[in-house]
Amino acid sequence: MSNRIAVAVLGANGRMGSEAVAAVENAADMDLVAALSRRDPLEGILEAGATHVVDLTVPDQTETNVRFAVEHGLHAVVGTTGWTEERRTGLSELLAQRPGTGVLIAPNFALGSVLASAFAAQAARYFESVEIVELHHPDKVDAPSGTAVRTAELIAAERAAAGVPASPDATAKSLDGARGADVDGVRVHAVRLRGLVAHQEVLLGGPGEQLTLRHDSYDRASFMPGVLLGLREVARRPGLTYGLDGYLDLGR
Ligand SMILES: NC(=O)C1=CN([C@@H]2O[C@H](COP(=O)(O)OP(=O)(O)OC[C@H]3O[C@@H](n4cnc5c(N)ncnc54)[C@H](OP(=O)(O)O)[C@@H]3O)[C@@H](O)[C@H]2O)C=CC1
Ligand SMILES: O=C(O)C1=N[C@H](C(=O)O)C[C@H](O)C1
Repeated sequence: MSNRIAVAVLGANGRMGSEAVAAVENAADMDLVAALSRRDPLEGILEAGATHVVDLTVPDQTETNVRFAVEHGLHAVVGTTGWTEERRTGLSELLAQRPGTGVLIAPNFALGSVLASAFAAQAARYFESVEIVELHHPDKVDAPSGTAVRTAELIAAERAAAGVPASPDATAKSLDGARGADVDGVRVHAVRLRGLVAHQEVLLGGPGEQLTLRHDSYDRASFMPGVLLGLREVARRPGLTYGLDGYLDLGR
């Protein structure tokens, strides 16, 4: 039996999908067996003999794609946003019926971003205030970013575990949206600007001081080592892993 990884990329003509196609083609241990656009039926994955699927499509389609892969015993590495807790729970239930199958949902594949989110969660228990500013290219369809949502979830969990109260905020009157979105009690602000790729700042404030943790993806090449790591690991990690940090030893 071959140890090579037979990969189908969904969303293959997109900004991320086209990078992933090239990364898989250049990986010595992988074969790109299918590259699907929105017009291609999902059965093409099976006909091509894929063992692994990479989903880089849109929030409205990703759940259908990933459930199709799991139902057919294929491992999936997912970068697409839109994986709410409800969707993840449904997917975990499906995976329980397919004990050998693994899925990685990675809100961000860039190592620096994963580390920045982990550091921010660690730091957030020591600061009175925390807010997130995410900045992206204006062709992005969702706001706030999946990365910002994940970062806010990690921060909120750490603060809750440490008994840190909500960030102070005396706002009594504001225009809609002026204070950003509330994600698990953390304010998240989304900027869309031509020229940007994917960037995030976590602002942590205490009396007389501020700590800013910033990560910048200047190029989508930054995401490809994480995609390839996911493809190499996912079959060894059955069930659902949410966040690439689940595959890294972050010493926590
Ligand atoms: N986890 C991570 O590190 C990263 C995640 N992302 C996320 O990845 C996703 C894709 O981003 P990006 O590449 O910039 O987006 P693009 O819009 O460039 O690409 C999306 C692709 O999805 C396809 N698509 C659209 N609608 C459907 C549909 N109904 N069924 C099947 N395919 C469809 C399109 O196919 P077609 O070409 O045929 O129209 C398109 O190629 C987003 O959710 C984004 O947030 C982005 C960067 C990094
Ligand atoms: O759409 C993008 O570009 C990105 N999407 C992901 C997100 O929503 O977090 C990852 C990265 O920020 C780029």
